[in-house]
Amino acid sequence: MNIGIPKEIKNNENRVAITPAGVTAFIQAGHQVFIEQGAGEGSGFTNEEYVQAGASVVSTAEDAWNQEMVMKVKEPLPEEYDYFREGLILFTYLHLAAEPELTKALMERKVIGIAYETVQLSNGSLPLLTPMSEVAGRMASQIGAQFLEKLRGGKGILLGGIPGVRRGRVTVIGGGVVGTNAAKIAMGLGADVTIVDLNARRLRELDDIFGASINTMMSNPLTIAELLEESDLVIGAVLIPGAKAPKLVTEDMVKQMKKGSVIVDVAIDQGGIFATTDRITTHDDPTYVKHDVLHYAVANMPGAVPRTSTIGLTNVTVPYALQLANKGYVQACLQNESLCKGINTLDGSVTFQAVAEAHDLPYRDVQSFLQ
Ligand SMILES: NC(=O)C1=CN([C@@H]2O[C@H](COP(=O)(O)OP(=O)(O)OC[C@H]3O[C@@H](n4cnc5c(N)ncnc54)[C@H](O)[C@@H]3O)[C@@H](O)[C@H]2O)C=CC1
Ligand SMILES: CC(=O)C(=O)O
Repeated sequence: MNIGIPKEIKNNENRVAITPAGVTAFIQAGHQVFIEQGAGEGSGFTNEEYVQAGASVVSTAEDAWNQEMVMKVKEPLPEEYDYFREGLILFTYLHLAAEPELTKALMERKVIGIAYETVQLSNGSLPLLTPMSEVAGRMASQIGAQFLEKLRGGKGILLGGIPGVRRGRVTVIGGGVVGTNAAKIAMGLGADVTIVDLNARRLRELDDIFGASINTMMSNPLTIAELLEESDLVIGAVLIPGAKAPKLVTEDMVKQMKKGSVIVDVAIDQGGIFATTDRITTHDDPTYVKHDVLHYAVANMPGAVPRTSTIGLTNVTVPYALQLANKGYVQACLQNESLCKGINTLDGSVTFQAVAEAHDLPYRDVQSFLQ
């Protein structure tokens, strides 16, 4: 199969969908890789390294998009929709529940849209989301700590405090991969950390992992409102796989937060969990202030640490992409139920229920196409 790798065009998105090591794996399996020139630069991989690994470096995005399967990192932007065509296999993050226009474009052009974030193992985990959630979770606390500094617009709190001065308070809403990693770093900085989750079993696991170093609370509106009033930094880390994020924090709750507090809504890629994170920000201009609270809502946080993120991402995506290339998407998905769950659009239909519900579109079971 011919695989195309376009350069990412989202603001400050420096990741790339393949490393030279990944290219070698495809070449050894008898495939060809066409990578847009400069696509790896932001992650520290040169055109020469890709050529040495066996890839062909192509000069335009169109040449990369013109292949049978396109691997990307971020969801395509409107200027990329013109490359869509019937039968194209697109393997990337899609976040369609928060992307009505992209959903429509994939349906209209009958693209086989396979979303990294909905590939799901039988234990419910999301293997192609996990490494980026690890990155974004760790970054969320670092970023929150920075924006709490007075010069960055925050209330002037050092998260770890000092002897004789109270530590900063961090509330993490959602105790999955992002939440756990955010808590680890916040705890390491010396903050007073509370994780809120709806799943009692997950709260027990977190208690086993962190012991008395953190607090765990069951998620409900009253608890969230009480915690927010006292929090310096609040991190949004909830996910219902494939679905639009639930708005768990109301505008009134944000109004009760103290001036200069910071919100980092990592779940913004699925629409965000704060009523006040009604827009996505970029690495160039990452924050805005609403009700005197700083909001950070960047949907491609790992793009800021591209070397770590590209290697972490491709470690997990390439084995699945190889299955698609070796067997074709029909056989690969019939033989691998986890991969099958990644198919969000096929032959003009939405084949992921939560995406269909988010946009009030008809849903078709993917199996009805494959068998
Ligand atoms: N902005 C960015 O650059 C990035 C964003 N993300 C996003 O971060 C979000 C979280 O991802 P993960 O941690 O990997 O998901 P996860 O599935 O590991 O964790 C989600 C957690 O939310 C909990 N949850 C569900 N409903 C809840 C509720 N009502 N109250 C409290 N907790 C609730 C679940 O029990 C689960 O523990 C996703 O939207 C993901 O796409 C991930 C990486 C990068
Ligand atoms: C998960 C995601 O959207 C990202 O890593 O950018």
